[in-house]
Amino acid sequence: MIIVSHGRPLSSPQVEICRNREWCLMRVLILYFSGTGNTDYVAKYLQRKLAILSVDSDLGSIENILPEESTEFDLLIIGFPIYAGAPPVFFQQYLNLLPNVNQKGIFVFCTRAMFAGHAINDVYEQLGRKGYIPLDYKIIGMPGSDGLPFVSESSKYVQKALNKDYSDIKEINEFAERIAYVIGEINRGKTVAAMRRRAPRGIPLLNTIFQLLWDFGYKFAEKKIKTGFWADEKCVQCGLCVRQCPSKNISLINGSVTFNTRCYMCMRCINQCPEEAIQIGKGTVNKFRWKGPTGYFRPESKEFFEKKYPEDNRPRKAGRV
Ligand SMILES: Cc1cc2nc3c(=O)[nH]c(=O)nc-3n(C[C@H](O)[C@H](O)[C@H](O)COP(=O)(O)O)c2cc1C
Repeated sequence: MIIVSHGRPLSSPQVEICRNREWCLMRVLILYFSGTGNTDYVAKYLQRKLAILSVDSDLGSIENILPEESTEFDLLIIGFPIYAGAPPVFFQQYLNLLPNVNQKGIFVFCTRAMFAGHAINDVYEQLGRKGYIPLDYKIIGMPGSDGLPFVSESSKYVQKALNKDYSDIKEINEFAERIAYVIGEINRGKTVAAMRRRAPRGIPLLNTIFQLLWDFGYKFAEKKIKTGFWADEKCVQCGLCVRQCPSKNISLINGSVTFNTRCYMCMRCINQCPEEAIQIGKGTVNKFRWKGPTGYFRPESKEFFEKKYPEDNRPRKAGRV
């Protein structure tokens, strides 16, 4: 395997070897967070598409990969869901913990329901300050994890989410092709800096007005959601929500599920509960639960990362500074 180290082009003999082979490899990491399965689906789809294009990659959630572990890779592909027109705060905090680098390439993607605001630019700027070079991005439309548990299964909104064809997503195919092309160019001798691609800012004033209105709406919703969780009588205390909560916000105390004040609002617990016992206020009772595009999203379990990191609880660091 040929490693292109930190974006430095290969030496001429190496380039020759590459020309004679179909492809040469950089160590690529797809690093993402997914609350309810959309971003997880996109990340895995992207990985499969890249593999078809001869780009091998590793894939991991920020819940399992320590920020400093990213230094083992030559190129990062970062993915996150949009919360309130922005990258989730805990995701931004995680990005802040990534070590500084010298001109390492990053691709960025996000999944959103309607409005992604300045999220891509924000991540570009944040990582640009750490020495990363933005190479390209993609915004991918997906069902809204914030709205789905509040509507009934028969609603148009849910039916649209259930009947969408997730097997062939044009935006991800294009993104994979672009990533493969850029890696090919770097392998052929271009510098990472030469492949930089900026994200358009849109119409700044319109975006800002929209973002202000959006923020206002979300401030209201945030309070309702964060303080609204409870488990109804269907709860069998299986503890799945406790194990899967990325912010360790849920505990089982004296046989009853208790929600603390550290909620990330990722909506994982309410959608994953096998008994559909978790509610937000009364608005989610007998309503739909979303398990991602495959219908069986399960984030990697605590057992998985305890096996991976037996000596300590390092993954718990993800998202909390
Ligand atoms: C708290 C919260 C806020 C959200 N805010 C937005 C938003 O501002 N704009 C948008 O288009 N989608 C928004 N969404 C929808 C998600 O971005 C979208 O469904 C995403 O694909 C979820 O990804 P996941 O399943 O990987 O968590 C929000 C979802 C949540 C849970």
